[in-house]
Amino acid sequence: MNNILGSMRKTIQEQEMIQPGDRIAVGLSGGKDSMALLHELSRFQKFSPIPFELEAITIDMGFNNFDLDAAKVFCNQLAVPYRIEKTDIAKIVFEIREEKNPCALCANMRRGALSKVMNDRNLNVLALGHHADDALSTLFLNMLYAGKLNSLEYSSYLSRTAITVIRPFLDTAEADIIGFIKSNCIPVLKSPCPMDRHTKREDMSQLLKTIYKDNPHSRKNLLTAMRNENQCNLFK
Ligand SMILES: Nc1ncnc2c1ncn2[C@@H]1O[C@H](COP(=O)(O)OP(=O)(O)OP(=O)(O)O)[C@@H](O)[C@H]1O
Repeated sequence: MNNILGSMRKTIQEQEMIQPGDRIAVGLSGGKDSMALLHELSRFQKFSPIPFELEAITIDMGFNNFDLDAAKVFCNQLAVPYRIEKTDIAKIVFEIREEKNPCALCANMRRGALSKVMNDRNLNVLALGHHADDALSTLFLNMLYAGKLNSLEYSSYLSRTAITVIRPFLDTAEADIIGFIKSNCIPVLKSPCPMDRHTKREDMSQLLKTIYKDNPHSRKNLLTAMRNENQCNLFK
């Protein structure tokens, strides 16, 4: 198992993701990736040469039976200020709008809620838990369903809200995050969303696993291809 703190730190430094005095919010879904990210950013904060503030925010989508107690205890143990924002997003998406493809609207409304809280708390950077395997499944999603060669960015500035989104785990493997969560007994909340594990992104992740089974080198080659700008020759 690789050290996820090391890979995260390397990514933050190489991509110059953090500037002195940044006030960073981790978008904490309660899932394994954002729980691991909060844990590791809080460790990194203690020795980072660049000083930054750290908080966590969960957008409570309004699903029944979503218990955030374990996330509260977790943030408390890390001494990270934690804010839960209650919303009616689930009701709007599933009951009022009865969306056939709810994920896009849901993600959009969640982003709006996150930027409102960040604004209230004067936070300027949003850290998300996406990892290298999310980047690969997003690439396939975009190629197969949107006809474009596009994936997640290390960092992007959203001028409308003046928020910079960063993804410090983008060079980290999902398997390493899973190993880290298990060996450190970090709690993971069960997603209350009815779409959980029934998304196109999940289909892409299963498709990729089948490809990796046939060709064990293919995951590494795909990641190399994504970084290989010099040899990107597409119908030129
Ligand atoms: N309800 C939420 N509140 C705050 N941030 C969220 C929420 N849901 C997702 N995020 C952020 O967006 C990222 C990507 O969302 P996605 O739905 O793919 O994550 P997830 O699979 O639910 O959970 P995780 O990535 O934490 O394992 C998460 O890693 C997290 O940083």
